[in-house]
Amino acid sequence: MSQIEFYKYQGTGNDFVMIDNRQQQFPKNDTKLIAKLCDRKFGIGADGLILLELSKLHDFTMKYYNADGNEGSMCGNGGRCIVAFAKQLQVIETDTIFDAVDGLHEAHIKDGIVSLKMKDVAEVEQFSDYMFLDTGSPHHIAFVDGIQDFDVYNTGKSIRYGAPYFEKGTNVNFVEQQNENTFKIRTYERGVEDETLSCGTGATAVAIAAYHSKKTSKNNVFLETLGGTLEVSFGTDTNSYKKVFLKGKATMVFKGFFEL
Ligand SMILES: N[C@H](CCC[C@H](N)C(=O)O)C(=O)O
Repeated sequence: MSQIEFYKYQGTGNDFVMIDNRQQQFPKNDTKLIAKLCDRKFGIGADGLILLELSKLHDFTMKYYNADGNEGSMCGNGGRCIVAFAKQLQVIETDTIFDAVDGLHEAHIKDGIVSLKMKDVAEVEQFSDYMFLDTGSPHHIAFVDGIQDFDVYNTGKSIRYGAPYFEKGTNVNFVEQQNENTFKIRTYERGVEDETLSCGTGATAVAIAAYHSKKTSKNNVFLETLGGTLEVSFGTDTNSYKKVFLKGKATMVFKGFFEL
């Protein structure tokens, strides 16, 4: 038996088990173990598990697994949390460039607030009743009325498994505009298969979708999630969205050990 040290982090209530895996001691192909560690009754409890690993060219590599134990696409809140974790481990100071599943990310951390550069977005699909774009993870976006009482779980789940996504799935965001550049957002997350308190790539997608569909003319947008507020800013000088930044608090909650 060996003991593995973990940290628990949260970013606007999207919570993660975080492990320093620079020595490659964690059995990352063990899907069942990852799912169990993320289980809220039989494990530590989290929306996902993140490994900090060595990178040949950059400060570190982020490996992200959804709560179901499978490797996920990019996680924006997890990306913000791993920057805070890397600072705590003294892998970085205030500025970093790291590798993730969707490419390189730059980030800056100050007073527990992380600003994370997201990948460029070249394509935003606009349909009559929804929008779709990829900000590192796929996002379906629907603007709704009365978001507080909206059935995010059941509606989100049927969209996630329905056409045109089917097995591969998508994350599903429901959005209601509050004022010129503030939007309330609730997200059903693929891989967690439930509503989470916040989704960083989802917040990023909603900000760009709102601008793209002319619901706002501002290129800095505030997203009110169930777990707190995120800010997204982006450049708007071409058809694609570049210099996209996701900003918000990332916090360590506790530290512990589990037995392998
Ligand atoms: N919570 C994450 C999204 C994870 C994406 C995952 N649910 C997937 O589609 O693989 C975020 O903050 O961006």
